[in-house]
Amino acid sequence: MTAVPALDLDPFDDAFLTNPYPFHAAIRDAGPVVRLPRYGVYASARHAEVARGLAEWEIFSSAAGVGLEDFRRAAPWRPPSLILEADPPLHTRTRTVLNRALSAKAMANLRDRFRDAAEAFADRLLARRSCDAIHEIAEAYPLSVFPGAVGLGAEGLENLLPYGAMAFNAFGPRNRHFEESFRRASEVVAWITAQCQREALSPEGIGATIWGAVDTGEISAAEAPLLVRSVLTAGLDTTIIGIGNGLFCLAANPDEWTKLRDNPALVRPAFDEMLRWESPVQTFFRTTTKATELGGATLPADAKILLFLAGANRDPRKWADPDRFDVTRKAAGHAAFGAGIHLCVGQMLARLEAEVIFSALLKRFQRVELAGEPIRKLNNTLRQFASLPLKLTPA
Ligand code: HEM
Ligand SMILES: O=C(O)c1ccc(-n2ccnc2)cc1
Repeated sequence: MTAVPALDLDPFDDAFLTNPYPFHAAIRDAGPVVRLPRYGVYASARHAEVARGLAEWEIFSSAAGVGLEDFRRAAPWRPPSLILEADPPLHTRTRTVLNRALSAKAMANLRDRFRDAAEAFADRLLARRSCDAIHEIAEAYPLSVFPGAVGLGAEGLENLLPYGAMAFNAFGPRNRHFEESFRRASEVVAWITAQCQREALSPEGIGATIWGAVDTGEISAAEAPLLVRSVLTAGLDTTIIGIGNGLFCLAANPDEWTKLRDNPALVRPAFDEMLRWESPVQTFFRTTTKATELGGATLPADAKILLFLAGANRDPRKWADPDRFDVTRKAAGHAAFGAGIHLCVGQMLARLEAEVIFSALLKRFQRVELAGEPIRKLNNTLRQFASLPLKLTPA
């Protein structure tokens, strides 16, 4: 058994969050598993070990939380997720319900509405020669379709992004990012909680499908709002960031934009390469349920291990020329959506939104380029831009 090297790194300080890649490389090079004494946790940034940590739920459990805090030692800031922070058998039951609510069939029913909205949206941009791609595309488009797909009303939607920022910061330590996003917590949480009730949701949509599982006896009336909460927590931030990061990938590599214009069938698989190269969700934790071996290292029971999904996505042991953004790369196997039983259940919705908005923009613009310095918005778990100035050249 090899000794586990200790690295004096803080994966949640601004230097790391601003440019994680050199730190991922240092962690990968130090070994398959390292210790981060600053937080008393283990960590891995190599694809093989991250993939095992994500998939082997009996050993690497989600039930003690998928953030830094261990739910068995410190009360979580909100009732634990019945899916993300659950192991089987509870997870099996709740996952069945969200699989149905977010299924390929459910997405097929949304496709025309999402595509028409994307086409109209891109038409309105045609007159523009520059824009802030985050506020005017990556945020505006998902906000125009997601709340309606879930069944939310029109009031108070401005609470959705702050709530997502809170939840994703809360997977990390109580640092400045955590504290700042919790400044308006009580009113944001109150609004979110109210939207999860059956009477707040339209009779059609993702929320209604979840509540329908109460009528069939699959979940209780107490569990349904928590599953709607899961969808509201993750359903907007993540797609906004996936689209925003994707636009950055393409604007920073204009030849790749041309490749997609020349071959529109590449758009859907190209989204995987965008997520691999600039992963919206950077990390998740697991907790060991027993002493176990990972990458030749021995981990004790009840240890938290930080899995660097974004580090795995640029591991040279898995990817040829990992730092190159290439829309023709076969990026399947990336960890941006996780792996195993917790593999992102919302990925079909994310893929639908990305496909239709990128397709609509690619048809109308022959070139999209950076028109100034992108500004990052730092978060303990998310990698995202606050603003992305773009120059648009119509086709
Ligand atoms: C580009 C967009 C997205 C990315 C990168 C992403 C990433 C992820 C990752 C990495 C996981 C695994 C978590 C773990 O293993 O602990 C996950 C799970 C999950 N995602 Fe997403 N996600 C995205 C979009 C969405 C959307 C749009 C929804 C809902 C509408 C959603 C709902 C969920 C849920 C409920 C889980 C938990 C699944 C389970 O534990 O079985 N995600 N996602
Ligand atoms: O159940 C929850 O609270 C919850 C569920 C899923 C996510 N998530 C992360 C990435 N895709 C989704 C975040 C929070």
